[in-house]
Amino acid sequence: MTLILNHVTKQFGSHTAVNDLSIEIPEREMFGFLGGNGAGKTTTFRMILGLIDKTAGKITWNGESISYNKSHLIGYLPEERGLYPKLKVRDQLIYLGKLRGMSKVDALLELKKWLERFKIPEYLDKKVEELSKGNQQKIQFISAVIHKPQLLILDEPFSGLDPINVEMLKEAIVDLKDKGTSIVFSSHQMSHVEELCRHLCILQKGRPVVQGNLRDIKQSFGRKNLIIHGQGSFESLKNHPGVNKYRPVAEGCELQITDESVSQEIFSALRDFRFIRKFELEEPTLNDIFIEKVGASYA
Ligand SMILES: Nc1ncnc2c1ncn2[C@@H]1O[C@H](COP(=O)(O)OP(=O)(O)OP(=O)(O)O)[C@@H](O)[C@H]1O
Repeated sequence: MTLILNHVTKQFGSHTAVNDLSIEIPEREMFGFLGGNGAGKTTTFRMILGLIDKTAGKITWNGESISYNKSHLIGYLPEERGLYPKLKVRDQLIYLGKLRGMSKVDALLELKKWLERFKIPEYLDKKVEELSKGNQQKIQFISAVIHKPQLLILDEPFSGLDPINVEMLKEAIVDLKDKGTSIVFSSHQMSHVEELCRHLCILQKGRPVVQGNLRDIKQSFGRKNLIIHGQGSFESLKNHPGVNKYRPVAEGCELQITDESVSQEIFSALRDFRFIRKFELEEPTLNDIFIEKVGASYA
């Protein structure tokens, strides 16, 4: 059940929103889709779902094209949330469940389970407009998963949620993945992708600039972060060969260095005359990689 995008392009008039994108999203995986504003993430999701036509390329799920008659296999949480404010949660979700082939009884049972899980069972007979934004978001999420889809596409699922609800939603998503759902999600929060995904793609102006396994991406990035906490000023390290970036912090400094050997030299330079509490070499964060690869286009 692999989702494959093969040389996919989308043009709106003369503007190319997605440009020759090829990705393979493995089965039962959580795949992170990243990119700055306007990079082409939502456009890609809409093409995967068949909501808009591709200009070129091919998209297959389990070897076949995705079409409306497969909507019971797919769940979608759109970026612009689309619930009917005047309808009660119960009526709305039963309606959506039935649209995807569920019986009324099954849809209600499933809805009640999710409301319990999200700790909002009292909202079953409330109108959507009576709910807070975060709780509306949870209802929208339930509408994407109520029919137990095999493929789940989540556009910015964590936006607008407080930290407790972010954790609650993360747990739910991980559970779905463990039960066999393939999940693709976009986020502007690198830490969420770092925590949840093994594979990812970063889009820039419709083109993939980074793609593959997160571990491999971090290793191949080369640069490392060096965290030093201790007494005194570390200002002189700014000009040390191999130091790309220097950032003072309350306890010391954080450096971005070109490779591991630089940390050895810095260690030797520091050990004779300073009290060092922490000296730690870290992999680059996804945030570092994103800023390096995508940031240049903002300059
Ligand atoms: N229906 C449309 N008509 C014309 N241009 C469009 C249309 N939809 C999207 N675009 C353009 O395509 C590009 C990609 O937009 P898209 O919404 O896919 O980006 P995104 O990565 O989801 O951005 P964001 O993170 O801001 O939500 C943008 O330049 C946008 O203006």
